Amino acid sequence: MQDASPAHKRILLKLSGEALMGDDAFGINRATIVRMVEEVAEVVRLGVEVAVVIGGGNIFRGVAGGAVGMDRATADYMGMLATVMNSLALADAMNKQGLTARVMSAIAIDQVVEPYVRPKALQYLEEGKVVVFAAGTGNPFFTTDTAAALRGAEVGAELVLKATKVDGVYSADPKKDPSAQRYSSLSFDEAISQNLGIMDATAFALCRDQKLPIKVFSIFKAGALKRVVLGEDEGTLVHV
Ligand SMILES: Nc1ncnc2c1ncn2[C@@H]1O[C@H](COP(=O)(O)OP(=O)(O)OP(=O)(O)O)[C@@H](O)[C@H]1O
Ligand SMILES: O=c1ccn([C@@H]2O[C@H](COP(=O)(O)O)[C@@H](O)[C@H]2O)c(=O)[nH]1
Repeated sequence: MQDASPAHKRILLKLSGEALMGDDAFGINRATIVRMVEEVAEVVRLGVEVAVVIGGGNIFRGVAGGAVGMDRATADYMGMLATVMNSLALADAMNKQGLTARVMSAIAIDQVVEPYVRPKALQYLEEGKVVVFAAGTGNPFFTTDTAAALRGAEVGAELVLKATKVDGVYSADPKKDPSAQRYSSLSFDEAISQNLGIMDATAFALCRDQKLPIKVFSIFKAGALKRVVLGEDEGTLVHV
């Protein structure tokens, strides 16, 4: 039997930083990052061009407890640096697994990673390299979900895949409201007007304006990423 073919040529994968902790209380769990990379490698082998944005919630968030009393912009820069650490760990794990990964940072740390230059990122993607976009948008007061929407639009991704701790978008946060119902699909306007906290409104609005659909699915479900890439019924589609 012939292998199924991917439904998308180029994707932007947003990986949850918080999920990187696995069962640990903080930081990067080795087995978890290796498993995530195995899933990514499967879709790269299908011939899909993969750009990645990873969050920083396993280390630091500008709006979290550790930042109480701090200047917000300073705390946000710390959060962006946390995403650089995750990006380096992710690219390292990818390279060990036989992929070729490049990290590009939205803030200048030239001794550590190369800066984000759009034409270079496009070249890497065309060459089949995985590009990991670090440091979010490079601006405080934003999130890596917005960075995923932004970079996804910039590199011409056909879909933003939000791989997170829940298996889709619910009518309310399923971790707080057990009666919440999962949507198989919903529009950007519905997600924004109902203030659904799975992603911030800036990310939803940018994707809506650029007509860039989002799939939300569980990072913990084995094979879910490949199923999404193959266009199978998995997670929640947010569309125009
Ligand atoms: N309507 C909703 N549907 C689904 N999940 C929701 C909803 N509202 C809030 N959530 C919560 O949003 C969380 C995912 O978003 P969040 O941005 O916190 O995580 P992430 O993107 O996975 O992590 P990170 O910021 O570290 O990358 C889920 O774990 C879920 O508890
Ligand atoms: O464009 C951005 C992206 C991120 N930040 C800061 O980083 C942390 C971690 O990102 P998450 O999306 O929450 O995982 C975030 O809380 C912000 O403090 C940013 O300032 N700008």
